[in-house]
Order: sequence, then C-alpha cells, then structure tokens
Amino acid sequence: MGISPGLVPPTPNDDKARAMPPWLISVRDLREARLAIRSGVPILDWKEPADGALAPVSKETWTAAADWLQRRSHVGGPRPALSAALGEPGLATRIAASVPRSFRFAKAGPSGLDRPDQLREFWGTLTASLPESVELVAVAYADHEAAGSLDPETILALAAECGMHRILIDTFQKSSGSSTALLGRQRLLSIGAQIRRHAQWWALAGSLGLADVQTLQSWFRQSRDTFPDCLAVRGAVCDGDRRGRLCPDRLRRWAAQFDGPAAAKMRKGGLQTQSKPVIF
Ligand SMILES: O=C[C@H](O)COP(=O)(O)O
Repeated sequence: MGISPGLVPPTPNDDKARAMPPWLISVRDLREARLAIRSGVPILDWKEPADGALAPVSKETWTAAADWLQRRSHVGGPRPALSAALGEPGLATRIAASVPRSFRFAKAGPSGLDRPDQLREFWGTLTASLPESVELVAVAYADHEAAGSLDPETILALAAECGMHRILIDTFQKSSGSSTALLGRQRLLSIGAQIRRHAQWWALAGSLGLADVQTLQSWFRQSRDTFPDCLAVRGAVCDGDRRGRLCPDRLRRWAAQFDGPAAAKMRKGGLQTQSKPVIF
C-alpha cells in the first residue's frame, strides 16, 4: 500500500523541499479560494471556520467550488486539489454522499467516538457514502480529551489497520493552544515515525503560527523524513482569528516559507487518485 506519487515526501536531493513541505489553507468561499490560489497553495480545504474545527460549507458552495475547478481546467493555470470538511460524526454521515466527485479528499472529526469499533464503523460508513474518487482522510485531535475521541496514536494505528493512506492531526478546540504546544516534541516525533512506518502521509494543523513552523523545523532537524507532508493553516492567515477573512499580507508572509520545489510539483498537478481503503 503506497502513497500517491504527487504526495510522496520530497526526494533526498531536494533539501529545500525537505525543509518545508507543501501547505493547505482552509477557505469558506470562492473569493477566499482565489486569494489562496494566488499564494500558490496546492490544496484548498473547504470549511466554515466560524462553526467549528471541521465544519462544512454548504452543498451549494461545494458545487460552486467544483464548477470553479472545472472552469480553471479550461483556462489553464494551477489546479488545486479540493478537500471537503464534513463536520463531526452525525452531520458527516448525512452529507458525505453530496461531496462533488471532483473533490480529492474529505475528512470528518471523530468527536464523541471513544471506542475503536465506533471509529472503524464511522470510517466505513463514510467511505461507502463518498464518491469513489474522493479519498477519506483520517482525523485525530491533539486535544482529544476535549473532543471525547481516541488519542492520536490509537487513531493512527487504526487508520493503518483500515488501509487509510492519509492522516490529519488538528485541534478540536481553537482556544487551547497549537497542536505543537499540546503534543510537544517527543510525541510529535514519535507520531511522525509511526506514520512513516505505515507509509502514510500526514498533514499537521491546529492553530499553527509561523513560530510553530520554526519550532517544528528545529524538532524534526534530525529526522526530516518524518516531518509532516503538509502544514494546514487558517487562523494565522486571517484578519483577527480564524473566523475572519483571509489576509493578503499574512498569506504573503506564509507563502514566502512555502515556495519550494515540493509545492511547485504539487501545483503542476502531481496529485494522483488514491484507491479506496481496502478494509471497507
Ligand atoms: O485544516 C486546517 C484548519 O482549518 C486549521 O485551522 P487553524 O489554523 O485555525 O487551527
């Protein structure tokens, strides 16, 4: 079971890319998506940040995003991969079937699911509902106690068992610090190593600021191969907090960090379709 070619960690000769992976921005509408694209973001995560960590946008906005992506294929230029946030379990299972086929990824929070069998069943239901072309990403919360969910290490192990290729680590509450502060150096290094042992790809989110990125780079200096494959951001690129609008100046500051070969490769359309997890 492998990782999509376009999302494979950078090659050993690619020092700059190894130092900084591609990034992802959460957007709530087309206006924000256009702004994010101008900053060279290869993955757009569609969510309503004012309604929770993984709250979805409306189905109409999904459709508008899919149409916009389709139009971009006619005019040329970078085509981002689209990802849909589905919310937490109850809502996610109701709306998963409506995710447009042209979205690459979907993810749902595991809050309230504190037993492995519950999480397996949840992922199975979502996988059966999502269009075949949309890959389900496993989510673990750094502040899992607040979410009433399993801890990240247990979720990673279950995801590997279920044949899932991609993991997002985020924070459920957006007021209790960053995922780096919550998990700390030893746990994040160990999580990175656990993910690599299973040849999985991972994105790290959770109130990340540029200072967190520097901290991560220093923590992972001795084990760059296990550094997150993607850093996912919202609050730090907004006016005010994550519920505000994307801020062009902040986007520029972040974009300067991510202008590496790995991001360029992804912008050229290196993402490949991933097969469904085999267990479901
Ligand atoms: O998936 C990315 C999240 O939306 C990150 O949001 P945040 O940076 O506000 O925690």
